[in-house]
Amino acid sequence: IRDHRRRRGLPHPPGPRPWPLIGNLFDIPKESPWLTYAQLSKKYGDVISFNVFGQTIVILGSIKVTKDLFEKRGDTYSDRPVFPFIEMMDLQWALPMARHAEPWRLGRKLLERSLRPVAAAAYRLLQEKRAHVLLSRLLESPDKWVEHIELFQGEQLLAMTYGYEAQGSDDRVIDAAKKMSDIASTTSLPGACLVNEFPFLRHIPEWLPWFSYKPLARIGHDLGQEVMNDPIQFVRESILNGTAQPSLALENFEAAEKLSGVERKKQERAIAETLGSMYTAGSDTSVASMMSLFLAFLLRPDVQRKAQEDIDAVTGRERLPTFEDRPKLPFVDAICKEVSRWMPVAPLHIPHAATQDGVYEGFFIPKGALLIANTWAILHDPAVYPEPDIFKPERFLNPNGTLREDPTLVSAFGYGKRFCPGRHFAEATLFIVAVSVLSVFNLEKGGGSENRPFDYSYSSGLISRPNTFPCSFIPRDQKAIDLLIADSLAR
Ligand code: HEM
Repeated sequence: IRDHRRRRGLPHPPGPRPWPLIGNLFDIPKESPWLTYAQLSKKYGDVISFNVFGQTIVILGSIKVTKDLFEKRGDTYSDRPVFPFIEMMDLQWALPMARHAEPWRLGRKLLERSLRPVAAAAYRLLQEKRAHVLLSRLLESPDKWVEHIELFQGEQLLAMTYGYEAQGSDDRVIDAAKKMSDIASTTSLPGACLVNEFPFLRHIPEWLPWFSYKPLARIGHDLGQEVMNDPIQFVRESILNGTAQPSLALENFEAAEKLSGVERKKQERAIAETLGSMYTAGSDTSVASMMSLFLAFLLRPDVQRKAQEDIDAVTGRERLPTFEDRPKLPFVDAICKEVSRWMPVAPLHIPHAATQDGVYEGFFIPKGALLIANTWAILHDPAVYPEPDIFKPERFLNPNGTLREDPTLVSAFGYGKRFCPGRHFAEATLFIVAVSVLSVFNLEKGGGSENRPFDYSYSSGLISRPNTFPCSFIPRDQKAIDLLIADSLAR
């Protein structure tokens, strides 16, 4: 009755009929939910809703609706839901999970300032160097290509964030951050973790190990503290020793020195928490996009060849490519854009939450509702992107070969006030990896799959990445190897 009064007779957005008590529990798919939501949007419209044990979940299926709600009504729809499991791990300090409140605002401001295009450009040299090291590792042990790109991304993030030189794949900080990200990513979508639907499960004691979430939450909590505190401690010590390298941490600590008392303490806390989120936010996402890039090269060898021709024309095969070549390589940039569209890394972004009751196009959206844009469906709308399942970089080129800006594509990086602050860094990463790898290697279907139909599939967490597929990195010729050796000797 209370719900009916609040709604003033207005209906919730349409959707599958709920069961008593459990609501739409069984309508929330675990595997590739974006595909099911896209089907349901065709039936019910661009705004649909589910109810699971009284929790309203609203799915947005068009760019117009995301603009109306996340941009025009950003004050109401920029919060994050409280996931009981994330609370149990005490991970709300991480920026992507943080509520729409003061600590988030401080951290957001800090990151936007540090990662704006002109500031992020200071880290281009570091990205180039790391990409060239990646090439040497691919040459040495091509079978470990997934490990290599994970390490590449972890190393460059930690170097940019803290000036920290990771010690290979066994590095303690990388290991802790990776484990923490895995736990957070696999437990943060509706239906992914029972304790989120049944918060009372958080109270089940530990002596019921099969049912208790406490041991896993404690592991997540400890990993989170390690990820936040250890690298910051490293920076503080290196500032004292005079060995601190340029980094986001150094730059922000220096700026905080101008503050005093409580303000300075608050800012230093924001630095630790915000930078502690960088690995979680920036690692799996970029690794997933690099894996999709390589997958696309296997599926479209002609795209690979054309990009190589362009790169060779710019470098004359006398050197490895750099960021300075970027304006002359629009086709490679178009490939990177198509990767973001074709298989968006976060097909359902990170859910936003409503901070107050609202009405949209005659439908009632209650305070506390989860709002999820179906980014995958938006970027696979055949009216905007004909033959959306086919990888076609040409769609991002103008007839004269220049790059075509596409206002819809930015949804691959989220919406409104929660839009990804790492977008420019992420795009630069994908570009430098694409040009570096193609200048030295041909990518071919590996593992005996050369003459068989090539099957691939994607994982279903908050971050969706290709399940590992066989990919061979074959040096293009002796000249490519010589270039790489010359580069590593010069390093
Ligand atoms: C291909 C790579 C990446 C993709 C596709 C991506 C995409 C996204 C998406 C979809 C969101 C959620 C936006 C929303 O809720 O509306 C997000 C948030 C975020 N991203 Fe990225 N991201 C990438 C790389 C990065 C990198 C490299 C960094 C850091 C250097 C980063 C930092 C963040 C942060 C801190 C947030 C949380 C923002 C907030 O809640 O206010 N991301 N990203």
